[in-house]
Amino acid sequence: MSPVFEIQGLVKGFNGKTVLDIEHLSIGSKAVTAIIGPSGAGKSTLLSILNGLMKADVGSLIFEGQDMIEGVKLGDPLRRSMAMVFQNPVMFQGTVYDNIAYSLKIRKAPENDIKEKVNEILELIGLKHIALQKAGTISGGEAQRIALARAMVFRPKVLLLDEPTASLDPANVMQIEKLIVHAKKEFGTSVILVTHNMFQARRLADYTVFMLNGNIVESGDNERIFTNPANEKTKAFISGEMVY
Ligand SMILES: Nc1ncnc2c1ncn2[C@@H]1O[C@H](COP(=O)(O)OP(=O)(O)OP(=O)(O)O)[C@@H](O)[C@H]1O
Repeated sequence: MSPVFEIQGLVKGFNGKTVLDIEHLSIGSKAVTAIIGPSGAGKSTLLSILNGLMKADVGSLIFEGQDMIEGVKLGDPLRRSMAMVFQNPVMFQGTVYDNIAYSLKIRKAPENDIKEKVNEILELIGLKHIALQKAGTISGGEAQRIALARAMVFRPKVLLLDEPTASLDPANVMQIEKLIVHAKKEFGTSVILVTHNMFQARRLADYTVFMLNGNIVESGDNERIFTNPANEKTKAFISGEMVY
């Protein structure tokens, strides 16, 4: 696997308490990587560091040959090539169409390109019929799909998803999963998915990373992690037997 991210000796603490301590981690390019682990394991903190939203205390994080820990600013093209979707996405003002078009507008895409790509993705998420509805009036499931569409429409190199289907009904979950597969297959996006849903991780991921107490316990090929984990703790966690 050729890595999209390469992490070495990465440590992050809050108020003197270490919450992330990763010796080494490679994340596969143009693949879906699931990050699993109990609450508080450090999964969201890791996503925020990958995205450059948060800075690690020490360590290196190589993305596209550049160290992201040192000196990658907000408007940097490297950060602009990534997108992140949170559990409860915020809709911007304007219509559903405006919300999705926003990502392309700030990247100065030509108007006809914006139209074509937004309409294509609206079709894909099954929300073409509400394109002109005010984004503030839509349901939670629709908002989550729109947030993912907004993140995907500019064909990011990296898509970071923090529990994108938590609290959604099965039909919406299916739609979101379809989009994730589309991003990987059609856009060649590297997707990093934090999920508490083991079935989802198993269905979608090519690679899985199991985190516990800020450490990587085990990572590797999805099939192997789920059928033949090397570590007892991984086994206990994925089978629901871990007490923590
Ligand atoms: N801004 C912050 N200030 C202080 N502590 C924080 C901060 N952000 C995270 N933490 C702590 O870091 C640890 C890891 O949190 P994180 O949100 O990364 O875990 P997680 O694995 O994503 O959990 P969950 O599955 O519940 O979302 C937790 O103990 C949390 O309380």
